[in-house]
Amino acid sequence: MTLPEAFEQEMKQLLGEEEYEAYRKTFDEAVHRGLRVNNGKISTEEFLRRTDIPLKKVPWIPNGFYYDEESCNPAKDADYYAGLYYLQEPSAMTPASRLPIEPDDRVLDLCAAPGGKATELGSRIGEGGMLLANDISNSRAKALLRNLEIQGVGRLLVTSEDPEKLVTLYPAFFDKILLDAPCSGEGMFRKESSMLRYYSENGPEHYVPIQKKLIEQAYQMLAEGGELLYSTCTFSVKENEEVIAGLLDAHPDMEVQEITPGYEGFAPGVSVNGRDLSRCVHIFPQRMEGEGHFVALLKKQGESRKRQPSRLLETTKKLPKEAEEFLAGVRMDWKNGSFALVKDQLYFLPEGVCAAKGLRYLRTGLSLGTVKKNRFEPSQALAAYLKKEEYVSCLTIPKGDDRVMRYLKGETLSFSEEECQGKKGWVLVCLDDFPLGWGKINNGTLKNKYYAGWRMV
Ligand SMILES: C[S@@+](CC[C@H](N)C(=O)[O-])C[C@H]1O[C@@H](n2cnc3c(N)ncnc32)[C@H](O)[C@@H]1O
Repeated sequence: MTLPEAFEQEMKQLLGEEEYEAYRKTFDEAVHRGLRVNNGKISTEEFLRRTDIPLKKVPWIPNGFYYDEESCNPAKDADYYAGLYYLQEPSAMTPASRLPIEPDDRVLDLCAAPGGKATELGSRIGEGGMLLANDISNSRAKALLRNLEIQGVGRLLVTSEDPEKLVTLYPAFFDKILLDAPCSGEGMFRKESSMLRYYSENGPEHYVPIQKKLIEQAYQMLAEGGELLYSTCTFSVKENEEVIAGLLDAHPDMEVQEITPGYEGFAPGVSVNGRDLSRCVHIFPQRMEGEGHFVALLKKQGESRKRQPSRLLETTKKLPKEAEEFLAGVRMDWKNGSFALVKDQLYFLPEGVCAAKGLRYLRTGLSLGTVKKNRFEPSQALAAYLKKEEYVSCLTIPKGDDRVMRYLKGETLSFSEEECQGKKGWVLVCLDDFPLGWGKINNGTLKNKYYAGWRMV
């Protein structure tokens, strides 16, 4: 593979001739495919006990594993549909894993689509916290939403906004921000050679002004005492250390933090204009088994204090009567939050999820379902969010039973009397202990309500 000359020159300068040769040799090796266990739904240990996918540990990511794409296809495994894991290139697991999250943190993922990092952040949002996942591209934000909902993230807002708008509504608001910036993608060259074509059109020079603007916007939204993690999947010093140095020059109240826990393969960032940036981390494929990333963690000085957006979305404590009966069967504390009805879509905003008024939302909280004339249809997102014991009526299909795949394909299924135990009406269909979606059971026949847009093809 021929690499762009300017890129080669910059890499030789960054690595030295000898290490550059080692980097170049990695193009003859297989790319690294990764799977990250969703600890929001299952512990890593329990997942390892139930899966038959051959896995090897990613040494610097507690819930990260390599798989061999020649011997298995994890995207076709029912556990994937149950949201038990996310498929992600191993070095891309690093940013979210190194952003520390406290139980009531308000977390922003500013450039979040398709959600590789947001899904991990979402799995760690505690009671009292919230995740706002944004992407400027509406089509990409839809993929982001789907991934977050499959993984069962509920304390959630999803927007598709220009960050400028978010800055006006959420100044100094977030305790933690992930800025996984758009970049020239040099770390993707091994994995996707098509990146080389984009690179020749839009190299580092194209991205630097965008990154500088985004990091300034992220700074404006970061609360005092808050932490900002900047990452890219590129090696360029211009797009990485120089962006960080620019932020530090403009804002003396920001300081670079150590990335913890460290890892022997992490390469320290280089100095820029005499500024030591060795706490930043480069991931290079010749040093560790990952495609390539850059990570910098920054902290804003000052005492943390919680602010409210000046205008909040209107919500109500009162449920539409059509939804009352169904939601009475859901074991959730509905008093600890409020409801938003957007057209016919009903959402639950748990206490602590602050939805500012005036944004282009794809989700305002946990989607509960559709309020129809005299009836209520629960959402797929609610099924994915719930734990099995949180709904009164469940039908369990064990892993390996052919009805699992048939359910995921949208087929009508039959269940024995013993399996049904007199159940009638709405049931939460579970793969062992893990909800997959809804169905309506009557006389042993399950009308499949698995969301058509998520079906297995
Ligand atoms: C590197 S990708 C993000 C990948 C994502 N964090 C993940 O882990 O799946 C960068 C994203 O930034 C978005 N983007 C580009 N310019 C943006 C802007 N000005 N504001 C917000 N998002 C932007 C792109 O649409 C793209 O989805």
